[in-house]
Amino acid sequence: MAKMLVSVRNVDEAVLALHNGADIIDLKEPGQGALGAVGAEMLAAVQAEIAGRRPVSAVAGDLPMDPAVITPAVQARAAADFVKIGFFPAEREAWEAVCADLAAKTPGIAKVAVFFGEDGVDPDFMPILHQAGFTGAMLDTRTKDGRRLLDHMSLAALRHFVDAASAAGLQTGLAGSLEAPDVARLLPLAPDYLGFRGALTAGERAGELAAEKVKAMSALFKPIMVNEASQTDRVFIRDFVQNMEIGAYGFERGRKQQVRFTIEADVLRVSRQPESMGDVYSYDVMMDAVAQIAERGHTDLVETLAEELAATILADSRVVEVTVRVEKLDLGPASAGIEIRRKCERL
Ligand SMILES: O=C[C@H](O)COP(=O)(O)O
Repeated sequence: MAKMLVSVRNVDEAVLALHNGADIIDLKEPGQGALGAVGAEMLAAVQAEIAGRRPVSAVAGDLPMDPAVITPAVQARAAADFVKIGFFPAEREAWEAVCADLAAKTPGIAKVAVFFGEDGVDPDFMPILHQAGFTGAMLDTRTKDGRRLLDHMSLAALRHFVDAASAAGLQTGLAGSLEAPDVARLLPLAPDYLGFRGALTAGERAGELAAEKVKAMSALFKPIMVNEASQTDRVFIRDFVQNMEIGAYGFERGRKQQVRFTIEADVLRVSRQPESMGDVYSYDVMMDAVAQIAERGHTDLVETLAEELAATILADSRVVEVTVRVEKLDLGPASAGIEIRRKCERL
């Protein structure tokens, strides 16, 4: 189960985060950029107060990719359970020099590399991080201009990052102006944690952390309790048209054609007074499933797409039955396709 990382700027916020569901306390100064650092004294004070009840991370700062700058900043934060180091735009050689220096001079400090959605991330760099002694890699945003991580990178690209980092033996995290509806979309990628700041404050990202917002976000990470005898509601997306590579004929290869998707899911009702994202099944998850299938490349059969989509939707324990219709629109005088209905096997 993914954990919730909450960025805090001082002892009071650390305590608030602890008592309202944070799994990881992440120390930074949000008024000083994406990875604005706080001093070693504040880190010591937060560690003393949290007293091992949660891991405490600290950021090294918004720093140039220079080992002579980054290594001392990491060493100064050795009291953290892990130190987050931003990999800001630079030549690959500079990144590798930072890794080599940290490997040589900070062997006892757990380190997490932070990449940024604005720049994308090279999954081939993950094994290099692991060799250099990093324990984790995460994606965040660096501009904090209101755009969310998913505005910069597709779910398929995020999945690729999570899979590559996990395969390299790294813990994975995703962050970047995430909001409550993002949680249901990102949890299926199986990151080790999701990180938040802006969505948990009363106003601006640099404003004060709000207890009720931390608590509400943390509720989205808990398994949803539904009574299997409860009634179902129908959640749907209709007529979602995607350009994609599809078809078993030779002439259908190497080109895209329009495919129309309709998905209707019967979902066990969590509440008759839905108030938060935790009370609902998100139709975003359906649209994401279609978009990811379209992005991965050629598929011969609409039947394959329909079965895969049905299985993806039924993977959520609240879904008891799903109907998936897949139609090719560019074949000629008619649309052609398939509609399947699948039930959850545990019922
Ligand atoms: O490490 C996580 C970040 O502090 C997330 O901040 P944000 O949600 O404001 O982008």
